[in-house]
Amino acid sequence: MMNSSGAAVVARGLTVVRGDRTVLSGLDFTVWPGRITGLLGPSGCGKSTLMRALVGTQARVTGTLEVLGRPAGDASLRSRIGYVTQAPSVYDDLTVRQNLDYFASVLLPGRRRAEIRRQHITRVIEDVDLASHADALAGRLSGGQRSRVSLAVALLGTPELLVLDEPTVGLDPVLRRDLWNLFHRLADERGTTILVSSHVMDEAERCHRLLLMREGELLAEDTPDALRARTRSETVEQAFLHLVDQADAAARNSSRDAAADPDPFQENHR
Ligand SMILES: Nc1ncnc2c1ncn2[C@@H]1O[C@H](COP(=O)(O)OP(=O)(O)OP(=O)(O)O)[C@@H](O)[C@H]1O
Repeated sequence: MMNSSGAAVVARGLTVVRGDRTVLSGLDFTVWPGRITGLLGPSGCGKSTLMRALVGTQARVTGTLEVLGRPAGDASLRSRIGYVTQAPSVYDDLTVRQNLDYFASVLLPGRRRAEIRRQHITRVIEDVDLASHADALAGRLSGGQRSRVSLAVALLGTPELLVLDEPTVGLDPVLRRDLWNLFHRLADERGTTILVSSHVMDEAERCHRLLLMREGELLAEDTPDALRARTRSETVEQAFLHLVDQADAAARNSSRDAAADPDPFQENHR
């Protein structure tokens, strides 16, 4: 079930305060179903905070945030969203298969569903290409392998929306390519909506759509092609830098205008 406009996620005026700082300020954006949307921006710009708001784990969220036709955080969304954080959430003292078995029995409890659980586990192990490590202890895996176990856990429930926080950090180029191929297969063949964050701009080129962020604000929302064309850039990285310069120049101009045009009310009372 989507929003009445057909969107998977709609944000209007999305604002988040953490501690004494506003880390997301008034974001408006849309995520379209069955597409891969890249959330790109430098470290600390608010990507994880946006994802946490979307999956309903972030406090002090204001504005409108609708996910799969429901308000973000609604209990009915829990089984429909797969969320992979930056820190792999796996039990080190269990094997890959035992980890998946444990999470599958939480999602699909009951002895009668043992066969369905087994099928789902086999599917996700193949999805993330860990068949040869299925019986290895998670604690003995490399960082990249552990994060793929986390991804496999998120895929167990065949989620409609997959929210992935920097899933390719620390992976070698071959694994990165394989993971991006998997994301495209999930979107193309299963219609999964994917929101994936990264601060590596070359990954932007692999997304259908992009949300470019900087310091808690949205610089642009578009396809990679449209962004390159609009900024006359060859790469999304150059387009991003162009948009940053443009935003800085606009901010300088508005502060210069404000200095040249003092508040008339203040003037009258001097
Ligand atoms: N608990 C907190 N209290 C106050 N500020 C916080 C808290 N957690 C994060 N922040 C700030 O919120 C901002 C956004 O952080 P967030 O983790 O969302 O950024 P990010 O873009 O995901 O960064 P990275 O790419 O490094 O993961 C940062 O400036 C961070 O310092």
